Amino acid sequence: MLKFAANLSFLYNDADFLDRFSAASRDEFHAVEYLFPYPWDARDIAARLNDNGLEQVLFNAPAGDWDQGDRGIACIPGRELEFRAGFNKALEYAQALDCRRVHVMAGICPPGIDAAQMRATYEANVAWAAELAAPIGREVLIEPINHRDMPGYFLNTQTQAHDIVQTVGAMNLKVQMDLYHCQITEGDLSTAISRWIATGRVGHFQIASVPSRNEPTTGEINDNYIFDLIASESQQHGWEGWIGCEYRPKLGAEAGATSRGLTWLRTLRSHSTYPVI
Ligand SMILES: O=C(O)C(=O)[C@@H](O)CO
Ligand SMILES: [Mg+2]
Repeated sequence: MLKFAANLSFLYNDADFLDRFSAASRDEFHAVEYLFPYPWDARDIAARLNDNGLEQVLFNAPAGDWDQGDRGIACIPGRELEFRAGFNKALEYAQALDCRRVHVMAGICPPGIDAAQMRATYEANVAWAAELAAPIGREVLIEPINHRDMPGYFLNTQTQAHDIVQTVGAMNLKVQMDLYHCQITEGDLSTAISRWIATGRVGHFQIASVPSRNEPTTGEINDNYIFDLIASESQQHGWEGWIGCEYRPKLGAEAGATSRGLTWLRTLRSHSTYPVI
């Protein structure tokens, strides 16, 4: 079985954020994810989820000052208190939205700080976060991101992420495997999917075409082959997570662009030999 979630930071950009929930539901999505819920009251988001029969499956913890160039702060020495305050806020939203997964962004390497110090800071922060999240049934996710989109981002490869997950050793710390970033940085997607899903430490997938980050099946990846592979590997390893549709519709913010671009999903739903929601 494959379960797709609509990423409301990327999709339905022709609508206001709170109106994207009903748009996703009309396209028969059962779940949503997005980057940051914090500009909105959690009760208003919860109402939209509830009204539209949607599950919230993922969002990001506060990532520092985005406009000033922060892309997370978990690896940055000296910002631990800010990291903790942000993660506490994320957990409040996770509880209110009944969301199991919170993505913690690592951050951009600041000049003059050595890699070992950043790694130690990152591991200490995610270990602290995972310990806080465990008793309330939440998972902490970390995501390798490619350097073309985020130059200098601390976490780049699946191996690095899984190594950190192993070192920290918390059962609720997992990797968010974004196949768009993975293809750009590492390639060899099929081997990577089979290798990492078998570890039981992939918490979530995300997809987009490469190189343009548009709808699946519009770029260099053979997405239908990849979907079949994820379906068979998940069945074999008992993986039950979601696949986030984190792409920019090719038609941009023009009215109805997201829905019209969902041909790939409608075709998959009607033609696959396994259930797709
Ligand atoms: O950019 C991505 O890829 C993400 O998944 C975001 O959560 C991080 O910006
Ligand atoms: Mg992603």
